[in-house]
Amino acid sequence: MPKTLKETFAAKLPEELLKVKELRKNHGSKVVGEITLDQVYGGARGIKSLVWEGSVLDSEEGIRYRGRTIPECRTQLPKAPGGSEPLPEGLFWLLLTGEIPSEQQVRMLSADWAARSDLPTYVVDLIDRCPQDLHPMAQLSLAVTALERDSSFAKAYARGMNKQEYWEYTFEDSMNLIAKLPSIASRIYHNVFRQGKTTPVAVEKDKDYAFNLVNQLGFGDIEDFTELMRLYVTLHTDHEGGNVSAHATHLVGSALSSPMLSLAAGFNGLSGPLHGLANQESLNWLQKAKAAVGDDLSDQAITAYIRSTLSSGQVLPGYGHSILRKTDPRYLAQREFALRHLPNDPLFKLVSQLYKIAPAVLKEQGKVKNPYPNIDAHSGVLLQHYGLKETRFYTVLFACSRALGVLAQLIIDRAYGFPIERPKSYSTEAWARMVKAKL
Ligand SMILES: CC(=O)SCCNC(=O)CCNC(=O)[C@H](O)C(C)(C)COP(=O)(O)OP(=O)(O)OC[C@H]1O[C@@H](n2cnc3c(N)ncnc32)[C@H](O)[C@@H]1OP(=O)(O)O
Ligand SMILES: O=C([O-])CC(=O)C(=O)O
Repeated sequence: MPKTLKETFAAKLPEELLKVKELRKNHGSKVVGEITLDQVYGGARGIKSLVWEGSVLDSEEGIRYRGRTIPECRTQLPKAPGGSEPLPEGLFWLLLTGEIPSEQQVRMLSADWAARSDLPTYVVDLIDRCPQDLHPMAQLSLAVTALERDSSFAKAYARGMNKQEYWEYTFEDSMNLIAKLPSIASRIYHNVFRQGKTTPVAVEKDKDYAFNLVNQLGFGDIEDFTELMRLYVTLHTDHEGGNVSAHATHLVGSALSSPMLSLAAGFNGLSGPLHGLANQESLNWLQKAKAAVGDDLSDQAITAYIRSTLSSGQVLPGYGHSILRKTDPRYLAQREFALRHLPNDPLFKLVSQLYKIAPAVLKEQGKVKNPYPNIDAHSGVLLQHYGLKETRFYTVLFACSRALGVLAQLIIDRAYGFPIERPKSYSTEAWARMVKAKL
């Protein structure tokens, strides 16, 4: 029998802990950066202050997961039988351990998640009682928060566990959370968009995470949609540690709040329109643009429509980024999928035209640091193509993926014994004194 994920992580842990210990012992007092007052007032942009093992973002090249680019991951990670896109299970394994799992290990992980997928009745009841006009992300956050009741971490802490055990309970809670997300998400979907007239089918215990997500939503008969979801979930998992959902999960976890409460915090951050909700906003924007320009996708018509958005003081959703300064490789991976599977889709043609036109129009403003598209400018058109039309649901799918990245790091946080996070703040008056300014 090959090693399970938990065994693999546990086996590597002593060596990883030693690396950190040695690094800090020999170099702990070295200066790694300085900060300006503008950075303090500017959303901490560029301030190096976090440890995140799973992925590192380069502003020109984009994300690397444990040193591997997206094209490398697409080739190297195990696939479903007959599939061509990577299984998110493999990426979770890579993020947590730094190793590419074997096919057998990935199948074991799929089976483990499927086995943990049942929802407790109180969570089903809670979701069913939500008003249909409560945003699906708020419903998801409620359901994840409610799972706190079953947190093995919180129970063990209350009993008085040893610090050395933190990571094991965090691992168990994280695995349970990930496993339950497709059932939670699809229950919300059926309630809100099918008025509760349908319910999700049962999880197929011998199938993978993305298959079950698509199947429970009600689209299991569209094979290409399942392939898309394997890619989609893989691409949305992790984007180093400073983005809002990752940082929020990490911050709340640092107080030893359970993985349930920490993930809910991350999801609440993901729900903002400048972060994960941008996938919903982007598709809504495309539809408004289509209604405005009709069949006229000329450069002039699209330019005018973008200008009208910008001049009304709104952002162009799906464009720009706090760190990236090039087109997001996650956008490019989705574009490549679209070119292969839906090259003639009319909305994809609009997305492509926008890709050609928008950067120059954004540059006209003279303030946008990155005028190129990010992941959220492309995901919606793919979902629309396969019939998942309800844009208010899109960020829930993002969340079903982002959980994998932020929980992998949460397990590492507890395994490394990271302390409570508590940076220092000052008032404007105090900052002014520090830089010898008169107010
Ligand atoms: C998964 C993700 O979270 S990816 C990001 C998803 N979010 C979006 O796509 C929303 C649209 N984009 C944006 O709002 C921004 O580009 C962000 C939030 C992603 C990054 O924000 P920042 O790091 O502050 O960007 P930047 O330094 O380029 O901002 C400078 C100015 O350009 C503006 N700007 C940046 N992007 C855009 C855009 N797409 N449309 C219009 N204006 C923009 C900012 O609002 C800011 O204006 P201000 O000085 O008047 O406040
Ligand atoms: O990195 C960021 O700030 C936002 C982003 O693209 C993500 O979280 O996926």
